[in-house]
Amino acid sequence: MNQYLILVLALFGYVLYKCYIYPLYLSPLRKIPGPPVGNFILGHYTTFLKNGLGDALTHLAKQYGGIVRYHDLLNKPHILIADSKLVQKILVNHPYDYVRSFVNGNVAKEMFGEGILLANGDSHKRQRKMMNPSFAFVNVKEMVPTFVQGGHKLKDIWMEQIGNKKEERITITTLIPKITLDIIGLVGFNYEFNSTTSDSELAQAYHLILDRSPSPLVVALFALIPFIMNLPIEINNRFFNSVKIINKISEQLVVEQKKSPIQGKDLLSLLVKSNEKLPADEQLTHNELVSQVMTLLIAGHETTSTALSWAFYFLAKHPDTQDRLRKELVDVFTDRDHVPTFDEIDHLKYLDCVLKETLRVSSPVPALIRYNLKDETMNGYLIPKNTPLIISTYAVHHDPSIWGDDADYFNPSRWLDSEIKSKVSNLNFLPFGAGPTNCLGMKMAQLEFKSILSIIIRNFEFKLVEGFTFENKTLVVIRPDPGIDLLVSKVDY
Ligand code: HEM
Repeated sequence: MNQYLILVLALFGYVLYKCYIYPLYLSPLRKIPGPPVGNFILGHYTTFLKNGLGDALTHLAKQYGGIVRYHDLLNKPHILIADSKLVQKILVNHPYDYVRSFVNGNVAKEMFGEGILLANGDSHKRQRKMMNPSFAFVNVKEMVPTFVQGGHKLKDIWMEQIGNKKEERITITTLIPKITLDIIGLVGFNYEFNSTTSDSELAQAYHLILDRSPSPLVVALFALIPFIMNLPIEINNRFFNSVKIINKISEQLVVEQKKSPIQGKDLLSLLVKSNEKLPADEQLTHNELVSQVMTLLIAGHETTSTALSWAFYFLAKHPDTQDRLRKELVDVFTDRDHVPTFDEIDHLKYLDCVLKETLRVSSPVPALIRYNLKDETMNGYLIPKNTPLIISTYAVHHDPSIWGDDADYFNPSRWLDSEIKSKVSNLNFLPFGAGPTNCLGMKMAQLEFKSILSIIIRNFEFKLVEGFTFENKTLVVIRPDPGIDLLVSKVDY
């Protein structure tokens, strides 16, 4: 037989075995409940593309329970976890038995390098122990004036945009990410992005990275065939050039901090200075410090701006809720240019409910990906080592057994309900993850969100634009695509 034919047949046999025979007839994972076989090539991926990752995972959990098997590209079995006990086991009790992963590990490696987001085991423990104090509440409280300044900047620009008109249609998702980028620049590295006026070199490079592939399918293809990343094509060249620029600037920032005799209040300065005081074996290496710049930039910017955008959208959709929040704010922020303090923001109860409900209904990070380091049993099912485990925070947040029959609806008042309060724990409300790998910037994100939202809702009223629609696009965070347009008018009292 022609040797090429043998080669083609062998390849076909291998693909048939990997994509069909093994996952569907031999893998122990096939015993776990899940949907019937999907597309031969795309598995159930088409559903994720159509419905968005969060909703698709929630639908599966509602149909099949807290542990569900589904098939990703080329029918690779993935396990969806939406059971609080399993969440506890993976994230809290045995976090270092599971390796953290991202949809595209190679892209993540280029971006986060040796930073904490990709660290595992002892390296993660060391980095976390070293970084924790810099994110302490006393330091985060000092950032409030910068958050408030960002809120007022957004207010002033929208005021000017509306001018004397009764209302203006504004794409709110254009400016919010710029404001949060400016904020993380200042509180993170004492770096002026000034992105509402002109893009700095770092801002341009950063945008090129984030916008490198708006299509989740392209991201998945890159993940499936890592070799594509080595091809000298436009999308790759732009990506690598941007990473190079960011690394160069990150390096400069770290070197400047190391040379500086004074301790600044920004996170990088706190990290560099406290690092110097530690014994050598507890310190972050130079490369780890440099990688934290990009890590904090990405972890701290996209997530917060997306959460804020969703909050404005939900409040526009629910005018009564918006009025109730504004009433709470006007009582404290008596004039339009009021500069709120930490204590004032911290005491606003309904604002806190709106924050929590936004993060519950539209959890910016809808799923956390882990791989188990050893074979194990979960809820009676054998899970061979190296199985992709998709912990869906989104599905847990929409579970009617915890949140009631209106789990899918935005209702901040539920957070005042004592029955709900008694059911909620860090295992079923996990927008910031849980356990030792949970979000380092949680307090910071909460305060930033509250500072900006409170200033803006005090000063503007938001309404939906009739007929305007958008889709939920998930790369790491759930982004509204192409953005959110709202009708915005000034509050004249
Ligand atoms: C609403 C805003 C935010 C959300 C929803 C969010 C969510 C998360 C989640 C879910 C994780 C855990 C990932 C995992 O376990 O795999 C995480 C980790 C992390 N986040 Fe955030 N985050 C937000 C804002 C921020 C901010 C403002 C910063 C800091 C500037 C930040 C820095 C980090 C870091 C450094 C980690 C890694 C922690 C570790 O590995 O120990 N995040 N975040």
